[in-house]
Amino acid sequence: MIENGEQILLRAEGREYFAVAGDEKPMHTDLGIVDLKAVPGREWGDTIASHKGVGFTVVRPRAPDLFRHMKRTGAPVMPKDIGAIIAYTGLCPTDVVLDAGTGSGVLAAYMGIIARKVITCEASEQFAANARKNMQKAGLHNVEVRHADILQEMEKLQGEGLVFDVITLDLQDAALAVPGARKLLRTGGFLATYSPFFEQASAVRAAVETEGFQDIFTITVSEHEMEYSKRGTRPSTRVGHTGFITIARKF
Ligand SMILES: C[S@@+](CC[C@H](N)C(=O)[O-])C[C@H]1O[C@@H](n2cnc3c(N)ncnc32)[C@H](O)[C@@H]1O
Repeated sequence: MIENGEQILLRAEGREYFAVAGDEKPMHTDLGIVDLKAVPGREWGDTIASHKGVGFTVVRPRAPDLFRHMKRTGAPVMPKDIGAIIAYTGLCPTDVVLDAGTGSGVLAAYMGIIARKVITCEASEQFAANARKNMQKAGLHNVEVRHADILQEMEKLQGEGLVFDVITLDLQDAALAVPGARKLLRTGGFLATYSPFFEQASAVRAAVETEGFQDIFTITVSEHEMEYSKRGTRPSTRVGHTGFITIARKF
């Protein structure tokens, strides 16, 4: 049953809208006005009619919905790379995660859906505020967005005696944060970095080796969507490079 205050995704005629069940304000769409107060108490998958009689299917938002609907402030980590980070770090529901930079918070949100707690740091106040709104929209109360430079924040976190199971870094100077990551990781914990360029990935490689991390590997993940057309079927010819992921483990 859908509870009052839960995040919902409404879909009708190829369009979709994020909303909150029980919101006093009705949702205005070009397919009609939807009374959100009528949603609590209904079942997931039920259809609710707008005042024009268009039926909206109500579903629980999932991570790919967040990827499409979160307000972007920059390039997010793509789902194929997020998948690799989750798989190779073994992210799980007991984990406490440190992430930087937050950007729009896409990676942080995917991890927040799985992990117990995510602290994510963003140097730009404006981007941090946007990411906070995105987490609110996603209903992710376990993702704490801090407006902070990760290098300074890492020192503070050490002072607070915090330890993390997984640390993810997606920022230009990720290599500089590697020594701090080593101090904050639990033994057996994983560091995952995402670098769009060879040079950044090489700097990270050198840093994780210097810091004594083990089980180090760097990958790029290729994804080729099939294109179906009258002429034939083939992998998409769009160039697919996103970034290099380096995984390293603390022992
Ligand atoms: C590519 S974006 C991150 C995208 C994010 N991982 C996502 O999936 O939405 C990189 C972000 O790192 C932030 N950043 C750069 N240096 C930083 C630092 N020292 N501490 C915290 N954030 C930093 C930038 O402001 C930028 O928003």
